[in-house]
Amino acid sequence: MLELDGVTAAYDRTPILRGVDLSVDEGEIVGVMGKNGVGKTTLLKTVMGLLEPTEGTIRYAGADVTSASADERARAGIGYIPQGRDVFPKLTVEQNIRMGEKIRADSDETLYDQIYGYFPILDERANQDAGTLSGGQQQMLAIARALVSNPDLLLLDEPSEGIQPSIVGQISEDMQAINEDLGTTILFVEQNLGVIREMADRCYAMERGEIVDEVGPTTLADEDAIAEYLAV
Ligand SMILES: Nc1ncnc2c1ncn2[C@@H]1O[C@H](COP(=O)(O)OP(=O)(O)OP(=O)(O)O)[C@@H](O)[C@H]1O
Repeated sequence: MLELDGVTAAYDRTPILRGVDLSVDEGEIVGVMGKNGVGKTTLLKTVMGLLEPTEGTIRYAGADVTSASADERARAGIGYIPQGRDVFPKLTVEQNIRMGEKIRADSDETLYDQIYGYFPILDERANQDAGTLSGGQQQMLAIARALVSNPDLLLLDEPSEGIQPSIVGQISEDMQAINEDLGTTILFVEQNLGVIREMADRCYAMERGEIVDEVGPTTLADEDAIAEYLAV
């Protein structure tokens, strides 16, 4: 479904991604783990089309999208949940969610029912300003806003950041249920060991803008092995 081949990207002239090869199959949940500043956010921005690669190609759903705009990629079914969530604090929960439906025409009310099924708190607080929600609830809101555009591939940037541990586990479970029920393919980046192990079917390890390893289920089950990748 998604394939990056030798992708290099830079801010001004500072190279950040260095020849990234990565692929995600339809229906998978794939993680990219790495410490602060290795380029995880830059990777997702490049996949979304917010940063154009200086080298390499990005293929999505059988087409070369390397030069496609972020809008075009969104319409083609890529959803993006940025780090820090970016909800509109002065808009209500419902207004925030409705923002997402403008992207693709095929969202319908059944989808809303499903989304509120995952996150009933958002239904309860539909008329409350988003800025009054907790960090975990804002993360749920950002996920819900992305889901109403009915994405085929969801890009998720550090879902655990700034969220209390009890909610982190719940969000991991919700993402797995969404993947299973709605068939949404997920590519996420994280440095939280628990989230990586719980959510990912498969994982890439990133260091200084490069993919240095690919980790399958057996290694994912080994907490010490995964911790090594994230050790300071
Ligand atoms: N807009 C920007 N302009 C210039 N440099 C940037 C910009 N955004 C990020 N960088 C730099 O690019 C590098 C990679 O940053 P990136 O945010 O992709 O890493 P990350 O792995 O997501 O880290 P974190 O976990 O802290 O979000 C860092 O050195 C960062 O300082």
